Amino acid sequence: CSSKYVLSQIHPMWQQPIAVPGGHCQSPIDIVVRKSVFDSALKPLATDYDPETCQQIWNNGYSFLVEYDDSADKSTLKGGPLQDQFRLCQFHFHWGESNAWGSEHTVDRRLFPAELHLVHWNSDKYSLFEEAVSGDNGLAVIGVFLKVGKRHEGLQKLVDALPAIRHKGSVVEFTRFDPACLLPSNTEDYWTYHGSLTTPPLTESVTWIVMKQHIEVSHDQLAVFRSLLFTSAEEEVQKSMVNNFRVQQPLCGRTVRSSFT
Ligand SMILES: NS(O)(O)c1ccc(OCc2cn(-c3ccccc3)nn2)cc1
Ligand SMILES: [Zn+2]
Repeated sequence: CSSKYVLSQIHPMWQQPIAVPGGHCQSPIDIVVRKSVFDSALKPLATDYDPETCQQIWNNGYSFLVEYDDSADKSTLKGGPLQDQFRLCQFHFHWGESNAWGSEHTVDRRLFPAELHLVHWNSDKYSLFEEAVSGDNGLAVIGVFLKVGKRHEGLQKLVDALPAIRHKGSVVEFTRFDPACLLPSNTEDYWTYHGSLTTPPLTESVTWIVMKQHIEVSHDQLAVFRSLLFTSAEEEVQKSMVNNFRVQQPLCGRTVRSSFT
């Protein structure tokens, strides 16, 4: 794209907190560790992902998504704070233009350079993701913080696919990827609270599960995320896909529970 120039300006959607009428359970939030409440009833996460259900990777103009076949209970999440069984439908990331910021959630105001979201919907209550998006107890999203350090071998297959989906709307086949490789080794320690999607429709249908342990990726791997574009190939001005995180939202009296002391 030599003739076009690339900007890393703030994408309109992320500029100001979108007011959601009556939204008192919005996400993301700052997790204040000393105010979280230990709940001994919280179980370890029970993920059972089938890499064969991995289908495609695409740039939706907000992030890049790896999408899974969720037409059957093949890649599931149970346990943790959940009473029902949830199906994995996609995972994506949020990141900054520099390593100094990029995550959506923070821990005692600490920012991470990026955050992974594994999105699941309640297949005991709903028959489609689209129904669960605006339904009670509809979604469960696992958040994993990324830190810059050693190269993440499992992530590299995904990083290698990104140049093919540089522009908004690009889709390529992406198969046999096991998202379990992106989870930290410790899946017992997490915070959980009731919140919302962090992009439109911002519905308050999400049980958030934010892992205490981060994963490490290399500086170069994260730099490839920043080579993606918010814009489609036809647009005159190309904008770097960076800072695709939402501003933090008020807790509004909600309790954040922890599965560890
Ligand atoms: N960042 S996050 O993990 O909080 C997160 C996770 C999932 C999201 O999906 C939005 C969405 C809604 N729909 C939809 C399509 C058809 C009908 C109804 C809804 N499709 N995608 C947004 C943010
Ligand atoms: Zn997200």
